[in-house]
Amino acid sequence: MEGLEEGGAEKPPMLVKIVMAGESCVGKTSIVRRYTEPGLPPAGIPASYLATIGIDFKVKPVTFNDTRVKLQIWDTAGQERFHTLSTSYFRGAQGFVLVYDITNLDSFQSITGWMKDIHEKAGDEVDVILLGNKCDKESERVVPKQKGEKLAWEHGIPFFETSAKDNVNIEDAFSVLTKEILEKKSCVLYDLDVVALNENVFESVLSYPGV
Ligand SMILES: Nc1nc2c(ncn2[C@@H]2O[C@H](COP(=O)(O)OP(=O)(O)OP(=O)(O)O)[C@@H](O)[C@H]2O)c(=O)[nH]1
Repeated sequence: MEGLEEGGAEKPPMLVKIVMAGESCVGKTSIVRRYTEPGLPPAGIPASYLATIGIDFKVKPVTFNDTRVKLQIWDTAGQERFHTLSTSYFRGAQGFVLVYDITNLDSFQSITGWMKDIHEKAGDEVDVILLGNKCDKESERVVPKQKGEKLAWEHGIPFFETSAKDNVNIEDAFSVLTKEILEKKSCVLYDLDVVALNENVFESVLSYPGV
């Protein structure tokens, strides 16, 4: 039966680490909340802005072609003063959701720098998607959709315009990213809840002569 290992034990879910990246106030936290809190009303994304301090993560269980996957989504702080801390979480990630705000030109112009950070810290093999968020604010748009598409094309990555507020393209964006990661599968781990640290082994390593 699909999902069962030989002997009848159910396979543990795959564990996938995804990191949100992009300038402050582009909507990273709101996108994560929209995706991981089903049924969140439009008012669930507060109009007032509360900056992420440090780092946070949410877990979202999904199933793709009968494969159970646990998405661990790390929400980083976009403020410059947290840059070193935020980028230190890039290591070991399999996927990145790179976000700009279609009403903020600076946030779009910073995308190339974020791409550099991602590849420096996480390698060239990671999957990235580019999101132009706040597409509900059409009257305040300063970044044309074609510019986002062109930038994504230059980097060879998928692109969506999204609205965390109106729940536009959020589910699709994460689906595309997860699918791309699972297709590679090379560095996806199984989520084994128990990490057995045998104290005796640990002690004998510590007391090994010369160590
Ligand atoms: N209109 C609109 N507002 C949004 C949308 N997404 C987020 N916002 C608003 O933008 C502001 C910033 O959103 P956050 O999700 O906190 O942004 P962030 O990128 O996590 O910011 P940092 O934590 O500083 O990195 C908040 O006031 C949100 O309500 C959207 O899709 N549409």
